[in-house]
Amino acid sequence: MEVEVKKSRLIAGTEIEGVVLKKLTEHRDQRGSFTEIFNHRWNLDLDAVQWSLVKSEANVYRGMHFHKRHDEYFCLIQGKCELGLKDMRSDSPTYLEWSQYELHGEDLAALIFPRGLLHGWYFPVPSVHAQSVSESYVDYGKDDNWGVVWNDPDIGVPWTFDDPIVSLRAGDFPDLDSFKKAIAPF
Ligand SMILES: Cc1cn([C@H]2C[C@H](O)[C@@H](COP(=O)(O)OP(=O)(O)O[C@H]3O[C@@H](C)C(=O)[C@@H](O)[C@H]3O)O2)c(=O)[nH]c1=O
Repeated sequence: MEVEVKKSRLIAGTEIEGVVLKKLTEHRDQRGSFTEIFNHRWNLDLDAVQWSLVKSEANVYRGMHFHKRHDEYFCLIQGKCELGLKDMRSDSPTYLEWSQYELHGEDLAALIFPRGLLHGWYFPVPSVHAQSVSESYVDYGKDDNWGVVWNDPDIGVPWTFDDPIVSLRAGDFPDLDSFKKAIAPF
């Protein structure tokens, strides 16, 4: 029988320039545990201005989304997540490379990534995550909230699922090629 390795890690693709997977330290005792999920002393490249808590049902996919202006932080608190990134910054050494991470609530970690990356996350089981951004939704939501259909093969991420629950908006997202034309020059 195959035993699942519950380690939060990069499982496929390339380490994209500017992305940090920060392993967190869970201090356990007889009461439970205590974990710092963000500390300014870690010198992360994130000027956080909004924090959000998100609960997802099993088989939910959120994304893929893209923002020109803000950096982002993602921390799975409970459950399991498959997270994909694709570098759309034409001046980046990892332009058009993709990466795929597996995150587990049992191995707490935060993923911090810069603006200019397509990103999406899938939850095979009911999950909870925290996310943060460097520009408030009220400021980016209307004009810097782009999307791409999650299963365009040109994205490259070898997702392990095929029929996720997505939002109504994500159901109408364009393919990668149309999206590239829409954001050009970038
Ligand atoms: C993102 C966001 C949504 N909302 C509201 C709007 C809506 O009623 C509800 C759900 O919003 P969405 O469908 O956009 O949620 P979701 O699809 O989970 O959006 C998120 O997806 C991932 C991939 C990201 O990149 C995040 O930055 C965020 O855009 O929550 C806020 O109030 N504040 C926020 O910051």
